[in-house]
Amino acid sequence: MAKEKYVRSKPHLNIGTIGHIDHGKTTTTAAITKTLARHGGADFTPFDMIDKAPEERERGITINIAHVEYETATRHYAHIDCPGHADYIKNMITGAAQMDGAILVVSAADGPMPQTREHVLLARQVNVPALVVFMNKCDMVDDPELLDLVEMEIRDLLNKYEFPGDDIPIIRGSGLKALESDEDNEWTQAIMDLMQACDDYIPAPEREVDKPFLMPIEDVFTITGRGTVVTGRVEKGIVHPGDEVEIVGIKDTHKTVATSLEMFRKILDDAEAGDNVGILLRGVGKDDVERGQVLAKPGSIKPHTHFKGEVYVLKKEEGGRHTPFFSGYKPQFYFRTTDITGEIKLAEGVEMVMPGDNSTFEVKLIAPIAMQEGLRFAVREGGRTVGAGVVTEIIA
Ligand SMILES: Nc1nc2c(ncn2[C@@H]2O[C@H](COP(=O)(O)OP(=O)(O)OP(=O)(O)O)[C@@H](O)[C@H]2O)c(=O)[nH]1
Ligand SMILES: [Mg+2]
Repeated sequence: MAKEKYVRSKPHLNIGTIGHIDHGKTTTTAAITKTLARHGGADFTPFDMIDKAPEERERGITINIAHVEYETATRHYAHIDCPGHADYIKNMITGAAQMDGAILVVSAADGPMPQTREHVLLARQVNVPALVVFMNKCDMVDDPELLDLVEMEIRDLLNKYEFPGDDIPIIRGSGLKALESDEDNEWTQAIMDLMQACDDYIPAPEREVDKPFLMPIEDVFTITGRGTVVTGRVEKGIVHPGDEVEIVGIKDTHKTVATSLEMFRKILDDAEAGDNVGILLRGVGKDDVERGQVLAKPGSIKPHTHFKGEVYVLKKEEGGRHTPFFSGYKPQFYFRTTDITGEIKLAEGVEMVMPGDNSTFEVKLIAPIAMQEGLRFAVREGGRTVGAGVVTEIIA
């Protein structure tokens, strides 16, 4: 059967829910889809279809990032529900790196907690352009003064990490109450207000459609009888069916053709910066391509192993290291969608880097990554994020 075409009628934004474990990100996500379903712009996605892995259902926590989509009157949103648990921060970084804006969910009953802080810091580091706050679980707090106090704490935290804490909209509500509602009421109104705040406050991103096409590869699938499909979010440029593309990074650069493009199971005439798409590649086997590589316009980006980076090293309280590190330290570097081991060489005269420091140093990766100046990365060790940085100079 012929597939339906995706109609590009409204600006498309990637947003998502971030914040501390159990503060209600998944509940709020489900409540948004349920509320907007009544207002014409979504299919209701129940809670257990977002946290759908058996381990997630058993433990009652989010592990994998989940995508849902919905529309307001003016925009089309793809929404990523991030995990709050500290062990899954890597999944949170992958999610946040794709966001044009994020909804920070903070439980009014608890106030900002360690992963609230860590997620705000990471949102800053991976350049999430704008945050909107949903103060959740207001059904549990009767004292309005307490709500004001929590709101002040949130604004302080935002300011501390260089978000405009005094201007950011903070919407008070309850994801759970809205999710339990089948008709409009004060709780569903709070969800509508939250979406209005997203529409008004999260700027429509400047789409880098005029730049050469680039898409970080997130996943690889085989479709029997058709071939290999790679998925990801187009970071820059436009690709059309039939365009030549290169697979760059990790392995030798490999030229192929983007045979067809899909978004949300609909065929696209083109895919442009900001779109989450699947691309069918000509004559490429499932093992020829992997997560961590990029798909790019031929010749537009090169793989590199040696660079200089500016790095913020997380403090102990931010989940970082407890001790300094020295030249020769070999953590993992998380670029776009994957970890690569690299060795650090500190700048001349710098003996060590302490948790909480900003530092510029050289890195030599064990495998090449498609790279240009300005590319962001996380520094990781034993599955934990210990730093966040940006490539400032390519050496080789
Ligand atoms: N009373 C009340 N409970 C809520 C509200 N929102 C969520 N909860 C409850 O809080 C618990 C955690 O909710 P989740 O939505 O799973 O929280 P989360 O932030 O997605 O958690 P992780 O993804 O594991 O970080 C669940 O038991 C929810 O029912 C709310 O507005 N009010
Ligand atoms: Mg969750």
